[in-house]
Amino acid sequence: MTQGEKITVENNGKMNVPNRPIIPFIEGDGTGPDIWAAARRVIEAAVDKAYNGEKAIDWKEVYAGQKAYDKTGEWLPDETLKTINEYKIAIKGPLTTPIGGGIRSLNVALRQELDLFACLRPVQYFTGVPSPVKNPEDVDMAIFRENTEDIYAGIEWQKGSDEVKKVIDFLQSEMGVNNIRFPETSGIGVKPVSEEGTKRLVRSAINYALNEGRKSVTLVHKGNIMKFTEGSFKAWGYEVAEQEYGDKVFTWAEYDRIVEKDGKDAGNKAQDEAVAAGKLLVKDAIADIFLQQILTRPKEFDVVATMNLNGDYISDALAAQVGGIGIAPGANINYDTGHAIFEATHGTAPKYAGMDKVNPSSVILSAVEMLEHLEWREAANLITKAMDKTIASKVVTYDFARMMDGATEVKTSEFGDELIKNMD
Ligand SMILES: NC(=O)C1=CN([C@@H]2O[C@H](COP(=O)(O)OP(=O)(O)OC[C@H]3O[C@@H](n4cnc5c(N)ncnc54)[C@H](OP(=O)(O)O)[C@@H]3O)[C@@H](O)[C@H]2O)C=CC1
Ligand SMILES: O=C(O)CCC(=O)C(=O)O
Ligand SMILES: [Mg+2]
Repeated sequence: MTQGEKITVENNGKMNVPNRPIIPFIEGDGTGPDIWAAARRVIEAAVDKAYNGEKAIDWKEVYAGQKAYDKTGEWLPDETLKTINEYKIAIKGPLTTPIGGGIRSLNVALRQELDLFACLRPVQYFTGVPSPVKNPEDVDMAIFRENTEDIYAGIEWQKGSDEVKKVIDFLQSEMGVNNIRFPETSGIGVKPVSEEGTKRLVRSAINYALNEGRKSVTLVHKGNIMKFTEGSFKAWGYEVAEQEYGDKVFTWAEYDRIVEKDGKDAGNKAQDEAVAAGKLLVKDAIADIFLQQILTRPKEFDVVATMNLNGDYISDALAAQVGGIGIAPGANINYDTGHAIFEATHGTAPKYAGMDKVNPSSVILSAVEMLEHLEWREAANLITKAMDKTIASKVVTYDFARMMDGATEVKTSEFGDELIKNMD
């Protein structure tokens, strides 16, 4: 077989994928090495089988997290960022972030440094997966989470620090702020949400919805309370929908204008006609009621576009509905440059590290997203079908086994073996 080669992206966005692309990977902390070892074997088997050995991935390990620190004294070496930037597509295991102090999230840093502005987390039900809800098959959503701003920008100052005193003094003396309840003992965080950041995220969500034949995009926000961040997210979301997609979409902003002018019946009629004509419905929901309605009326939601923190909460909540965080894939994508890092939604699950125990499905399904992104659909389909077959045979890891009658519990590595056996 030939030497590995770089994936390239042309100016028009077209991706050129050689038969042996070099793909950097980060093994990850905690359970990362366990799930990555299984995932790597499954991906290699699927690619080999799908293309009779004519295609293969040339893996290139790059370091981040504890392994990077042990080798280089840095948590996220420049070399890692440079390599992913150069090779365009990467896949990673989870990385640990300490709570309340210590280094800031390396996962977030990778997204910000490489400007991977959209975190796409599809949430789908696999038949047979144990779920806490009655009709898990009603959940079929794709979350687009803004990945570079919001409270995750990490602009915050600790209680008692000189910096926080300066910020509080500035807010009180120059900005007329008089409602910091306990100024002497407050930490302060800043939440930047921009028009550019919102519009590129919502644009990606609408493009995805139109390409995939989805019915709606819901903008999820807490704009009643945070008016100029989350409220503006909603306004900019509707703006980009109406200004750039014209009559391909019908928005609730349009609905509101019709209702104001001609009454509710006219608004409902316009929406019904738009939906019947196959237009994409762009609507919105306030985050708290949204979290209730995805449980009570999941069929009403399809593509979801939201800010960083909301997207984090919504990802784990929706994952629970289709069987849990063990089967929740994701991708961090810059749709303008083609750069992407694929990773599971879950974290390092440290209590299970090194036990060959946890479910590798999230990272394996993230790899399915990666293979689809490369347009290696045959290999992606082999994995998805093997996943269906393996779950149907009730051979599963501990997380599913504890909720499933008659299951055979297997280790992480054995679940990988089973997937490979079931590829046909
Ligand atoms: N993108 C990333 O790299 C992410 C990193 N993190 C980081 O991970 C660390 C741990 O975070 P934590 O909040 O405990 O969240 P985790 O997602 O790591 O784990 C929480 C629980 O989820 C379940 N779980 C997680 N992964 C799996 C899996 N592969 N298979 C089956 N069950 C799984 C386990 O549940 P149970 O105990 O019920 O068996 C586990 O105890 C933190 O440092 C956090 O910052 C967190 C999220 C994302
Ligand atoms: O970076 C982290 O440690 C947590 C990130 C996270 O929870 C997520 O991206 O879903
Ligand atoms: Mg999370």
